[in-house]
Amino acid sequence: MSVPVIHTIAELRTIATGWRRSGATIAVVPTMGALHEGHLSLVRAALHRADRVVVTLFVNPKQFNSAADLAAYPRTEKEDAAKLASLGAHLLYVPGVAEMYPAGFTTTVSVSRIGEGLCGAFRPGHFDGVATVVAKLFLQTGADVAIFGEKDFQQLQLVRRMVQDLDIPIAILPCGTVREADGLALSSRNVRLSPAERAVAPKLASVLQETAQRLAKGHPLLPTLGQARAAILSAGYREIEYLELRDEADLQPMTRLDRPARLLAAAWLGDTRLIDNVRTSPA
Ligand SMILES: Nc1ncnc2c1ncn2[C@@H]1O[C@H](COP(=O)(O)OP(=O)(O)OP(=O)(O)O)[C@@H](O)[C@H]1O
Ligand SMILES: CC(C)(CO)[C@@H](O)C(=O)[O-]
Ligand code: BAL
Repeated sequence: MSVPVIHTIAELRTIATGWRRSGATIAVVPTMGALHEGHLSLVRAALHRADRVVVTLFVNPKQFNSAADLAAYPRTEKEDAAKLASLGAHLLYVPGVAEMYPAGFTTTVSVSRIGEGLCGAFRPGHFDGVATVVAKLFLQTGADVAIFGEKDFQQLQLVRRMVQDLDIPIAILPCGTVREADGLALSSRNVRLSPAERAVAPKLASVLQETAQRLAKGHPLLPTLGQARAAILSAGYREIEYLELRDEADLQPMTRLDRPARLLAAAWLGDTRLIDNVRTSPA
């Protein structure tokens, strides 16, 4: 079995319209390719939730704030298509940059507040790029449901806000973070880690998990976050961009754990930037 691969909005519309006329529901799984088990878990959830599943593969230049990061982004379309075919996905949509952003394109979708701190503070323009392309993918596919991973938690909440604010008729289905056996969150960028860095990498997840448990037991926020930072750095991470406790729903900063929250972090291991987050709430 193979999965049909299409490159244009016109082809996508023709196929999606046919599905809709036959009464089928449609799910979309937006990705930037280099598919791993995390992505595949989203596709499986999509197959459970809808009759037809479109996976999109677009390495979106508007969300990269570093040219080097964009150039180094892994591209494995053939392998991606084979993985999707084996799962039974119905369509792989791979638009080119000129299809998504033709000459004269000037519109930006910008979600304030939720997109401003955390990754938004360290990757200027990133979430405008994400919101703009995700809005386009929703409108192009006309999907009933879209699946997003909790690994990119700020992105998930930003997309939910955008859909609500713009009255886009699509349900957003979150999926839990898929991890390696040692706890490292699967990410396309993990392939950039050297063997020595790969050995250190799971420390970010284990410290987040331990810190979430300590906060839930009532340990004070600031000293506990200070200890977590020290543990991540002493394990071998080079720099911590942020390590913060945020309200789970609106991602606003918290000074103590008095409601459901997320502990979120971004840190550099050598030249690779990793993100992760865990849920926590008062005991
Ligand atoms: N480990 C994971 N578990 C669950 N979902 C994931 C995981 N990794 C990525 N996803 C989800 O897959 C979708 C596409 O993400 P993307 O293509 O950026 O993959 P990625 O592995 O996060 O790559 P990156 O290196 O850019 O972080 C997003 O909804 C993202 O949250
Ligand atoms: C949602 C997304 C596909 C938009 O380009 C991207 O940010 C990603 O892969 O998480
Ligand atoms: N996983 C979010 C996409 C990005 O890092 O640009």
